[in-house]
Amino acid sequence: MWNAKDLIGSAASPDLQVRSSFQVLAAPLVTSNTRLQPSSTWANQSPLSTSQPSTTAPFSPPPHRRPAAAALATVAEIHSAFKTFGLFLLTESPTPSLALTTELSGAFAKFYALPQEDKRALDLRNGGWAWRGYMPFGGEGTKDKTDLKEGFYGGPEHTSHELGGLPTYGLNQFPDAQVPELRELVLDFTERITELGVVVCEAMTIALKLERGYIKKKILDKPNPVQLFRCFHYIAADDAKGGQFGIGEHSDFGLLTLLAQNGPGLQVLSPGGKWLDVPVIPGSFVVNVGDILDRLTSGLYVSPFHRAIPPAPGTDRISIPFFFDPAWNAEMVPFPLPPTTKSQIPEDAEKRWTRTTFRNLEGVWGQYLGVKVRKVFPDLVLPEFTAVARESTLHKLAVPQNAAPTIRGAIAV
Ligand SMILES: O=C(O)CCC(=O)C(=O)O
Ligand SMILES: [Fe+2]
Repeated sequence: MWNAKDLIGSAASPDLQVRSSFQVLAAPLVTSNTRLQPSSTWANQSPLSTSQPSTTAPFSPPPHRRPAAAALATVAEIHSAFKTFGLFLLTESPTPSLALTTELSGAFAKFYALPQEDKRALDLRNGGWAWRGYMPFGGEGTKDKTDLKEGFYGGPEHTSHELGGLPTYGLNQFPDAQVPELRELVLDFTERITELGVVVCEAMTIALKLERGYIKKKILDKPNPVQLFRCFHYIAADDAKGGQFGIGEHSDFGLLTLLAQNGPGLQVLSPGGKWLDVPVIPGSFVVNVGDILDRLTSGLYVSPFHRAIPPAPGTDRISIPFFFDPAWNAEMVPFPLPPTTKSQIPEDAEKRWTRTTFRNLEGVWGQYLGVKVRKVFPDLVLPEFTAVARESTLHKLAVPQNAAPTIRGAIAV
């Protein structure tokens, strides 16, 4: 194990927003310790700044504008973790703070303890394509097996948004009467974890040697990343049944997943083919690559298979995965990796993709996400929609709508 000090630059520089130290625990999982000070919205920050000085001085930038060696070491560790396990554990992240995550998890424990009828009043079915609300036990499964979990789906409150009416954009269903604190906690957490997602993207931009700001500009900014908040509640398995999972083996669909958890259960398939327990460290976030990031990096970053085993008898578990996805209108074209990065891509990378729901890398992200949402809402008609993914087996809930939907907003094809 080693510790490095500050991730970036000196405190004297006002535009350096990330300071971090990084820790590598014993293989296989990389643990990093960041001290982040992101700006208040995801859109205007450039946290892992490699900015050049404003003058065109022919010599290297002044020290406070140069990424510190420790910063580059961190970036290299993230790069290496994503190329192998496709996953690392970020510890002591100040955003979202440990206090916020703990409060949120406590509020969800209250929510899940509510009578079934209170939870069912917030059923996902009522929320339409905003895809927000309560997902009851039995609502999801993996490969024909029902997952042992119930869940809450949410996201930023889109009271008015240019993509309003498109799937995943809309209003939440919160248990305001019974757990009034949950609303603010979810919304606050969603904002903070999005900031963390942006930080990881900035780190990846440097790691992949892409042009500065490339991922933010091409993938996140059209008009903003799709932000899918989830909280799952897992219960112990019924011994008699056997072979049950909290969530079965799968890879994630999107760009990055950032997950908090209050107990053991999550396992990742190692490059050597072994299921490994992902450690539970309070205040930490599991960060993993999703299928589309695997494709965008031409297979350099691995979207890992993972699963959650049910908690021990007499216990339960809460996890809070956040799916940080490309923007709805972001075009899915492979990152223009320079030769030194490209040369790191393993020859057999493409083999992984036959197991995902993707067919080709084409179109915009909304065309992939639309397929996923359409599985839940079979009557969904998306304008000029050409599906570019196969349907996944994950979603068991089908929510027929009565009337043919009208959707505002265009999908650029
Ligand atoms: O809850 C967990 O530990 C894993 C959740 C997960 O993998 C997912 O929702 O995709
Ligand atoms: Fe997952």
